[in-house]
Amino acid sequence: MQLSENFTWSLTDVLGRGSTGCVYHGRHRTTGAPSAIKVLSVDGMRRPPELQERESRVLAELDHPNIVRLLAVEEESVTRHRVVVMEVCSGGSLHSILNEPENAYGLSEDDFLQVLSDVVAGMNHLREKGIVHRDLKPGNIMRAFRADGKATYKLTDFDTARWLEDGEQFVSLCGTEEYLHPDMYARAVLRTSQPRAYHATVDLWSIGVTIYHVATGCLPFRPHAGPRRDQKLMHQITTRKPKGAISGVQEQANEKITWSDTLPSSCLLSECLKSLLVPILANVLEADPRQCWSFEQFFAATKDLLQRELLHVYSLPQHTLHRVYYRAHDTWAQLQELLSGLTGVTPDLQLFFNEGRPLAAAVASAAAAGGHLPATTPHDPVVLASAGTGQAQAAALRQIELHIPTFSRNTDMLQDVHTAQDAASAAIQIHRLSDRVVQEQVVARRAASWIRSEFEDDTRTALQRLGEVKVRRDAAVDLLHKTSRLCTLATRHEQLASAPGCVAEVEAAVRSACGRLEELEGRLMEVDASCAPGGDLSASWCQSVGFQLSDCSVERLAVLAKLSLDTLVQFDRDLQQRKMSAMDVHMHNLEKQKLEANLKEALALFHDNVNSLHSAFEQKSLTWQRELMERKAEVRAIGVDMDQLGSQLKSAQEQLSALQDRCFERLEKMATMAPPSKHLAAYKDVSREIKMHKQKEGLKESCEDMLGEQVDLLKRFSNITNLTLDPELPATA
Ligand SMILES: Nc1ncnc2c1ncn2[C@@H]1O[C@H](COP(=O)(O)OP(=O)(O)OP(=O)(O)O)[C@@H](O)[C@H]1O
Repeated sequence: MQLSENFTWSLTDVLGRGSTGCVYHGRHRTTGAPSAIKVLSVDGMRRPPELQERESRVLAELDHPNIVRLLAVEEESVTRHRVVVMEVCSGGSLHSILNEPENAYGLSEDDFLQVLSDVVAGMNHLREKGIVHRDLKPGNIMRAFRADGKATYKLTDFDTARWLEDGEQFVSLCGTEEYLHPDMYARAVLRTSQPRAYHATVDLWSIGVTIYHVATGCLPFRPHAGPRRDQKLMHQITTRKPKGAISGVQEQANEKITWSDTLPSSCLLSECLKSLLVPILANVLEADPRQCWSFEQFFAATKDLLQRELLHVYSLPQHTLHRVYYRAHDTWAQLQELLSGLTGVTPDLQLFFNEGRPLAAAVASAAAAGGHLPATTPHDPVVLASAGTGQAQAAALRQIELHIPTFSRNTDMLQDVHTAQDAASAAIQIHRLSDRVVQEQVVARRAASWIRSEFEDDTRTALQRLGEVKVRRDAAVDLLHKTSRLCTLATRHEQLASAPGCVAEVEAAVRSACGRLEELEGRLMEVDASCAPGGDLSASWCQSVGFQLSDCSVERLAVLAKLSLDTLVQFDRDLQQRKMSAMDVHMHNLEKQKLEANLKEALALFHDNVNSLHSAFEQKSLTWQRELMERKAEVRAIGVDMDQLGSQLKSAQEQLSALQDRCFERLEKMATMAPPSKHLAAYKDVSREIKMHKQKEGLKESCEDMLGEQVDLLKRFSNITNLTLDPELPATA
């Protein structure tokens, strides 16, 4: 047991080793509180005292949740060597986290954002204190756990940190070569002769490489032989990088470098986050200090990214779940543009659904302005459908970019550990992708039922409208019939010179409207039938196509991933063993064959089952969506036609009413003329009926004003205008 004034630690309880010392897990002697005790190695102690003390001097200046806290600087009781006591970060370094097989393709989006946010906050604090770290890398970012169990990342290892005034430069060389700014790399690694001064922004290069590494699980600049084996090429890659490129990889020995200005498809980050991250990376991975962003620009861009609101949106045409990061003050139109870029569905065609109901644009826009769109999760996203009826977009088949290891027949323990690591990473990634595909299909099924029920609502509304127009049609036909009788009656009076008007024209219009309405009704009934169970547009296919509950491929993939991890653990153990018996080696080789077989099975399951089932689902879904949207457009068009017919019929009714009025005027005139005594009683009747009709018309008009287009009332009303005139009334006086 080692002791200092207040702390105690065991030399066997190592948290980590570095080039200058070893860090042990310690405890406070009276409270028992855990701590990390950094004890300098012999090499560390050979450094000038000023350098040895630098870390604790820098740490003493800093006080931030994302920077490892200095607890004390004490002396070891026997050797009197200085020890630096810090808060302990029990979650290991980011370097060790990235080495875990599940993180071989980078961290998950939530973890990545946590790292980014914490590292940026820590760097910001350093900047405020005028400190440049000079050795930023995943190995110097530690994970601690808060009381609520959440991870916090903290910057550590301030051995090489120093104070730097704004604009000041330094000449000393420090840092870790893969993360080193190209200028420092040239001098520190390639030992180029001309001395140079460096600006504090070299930290930005290192943080750019670190962010890329955390996002993808690999370094951005990679000669085929590896960064440490081909240092000349490594330097060429970083200095010859085209503007905007964020990675340069030599895929094959002696071959050209493949530049990329995007993050690889294998990385676990969403497309939206990638699109926000790429410009940041492109601007900090810039060797020329005149082109590189300043700290302020970096902090502004990362702040903008980290402060965004998150909306989970499931794009049904793409069968993809998107994480959409929007600014709280973005307008709905801006959000729609953002979604258009991500999904290819232009704003005019975007249809949104939330919790089974259409997300009315007005509600959405009001909510977006206030920054409070509905709360969403990956399991409960807002659904985006496309109203487009054109050729559906190509199915977004899962691209699977994996590093599949080659299994050698030789027994090389170290090589086998690497192979097992790659195999386990690939198996985990296959399972993760498959699981995501299955989860997304669950959302797709739900989304399909939502858009179908909205379509049913549209159809129901159209049927209701049809009913209303039919009532109007019946009223118009009835009115036509009566008006035509009335006209016949009124024109029989020879003493009256002119006819009251021509009913034939209106009759033609009413008849044509009736024909058209019949046709629309037929079409609407056809659409309605297609929604019924068994119809073209029923969503029953959703349950029969794609994954079924009984399908256990994903569960099997989880088992295969777990078995691959077990093999890796076993191979790690084998590697630790100094000497293995022939039987041990035999078992090791059997395990390797099993690992190879497991990976083969996982790949076959993914391609032949998961992907093919999902492709079938996507294809069917795309065709169904297109048909549904075509029918939806048809229902909309029928609705417009019905509105037109409604107005046509209304205007016919008005014309007929006017005609009736004129007829009655004539009849009234006729009634005031001296009638022959034998028909006097009949004339009186006509006269009375005319009065009654006029009263009824007046009443009808005021009710129409009051009730507007209430067609059913109109119909009732038209019934009471049933004027009973004697058709046999004499034509002459
Ligand atoms: N506060 C801490 N809590 C837990 N582990 C720690 C802590 N600080 C350091 N470590 C572990 O100890 C290792 C070495 O620490 P540190 O990086 O400070 O040493 P170093 O000699 O300066 O390393 P380098 O070679 O990177 O310069 C770290 O990689 C980490 O795994």
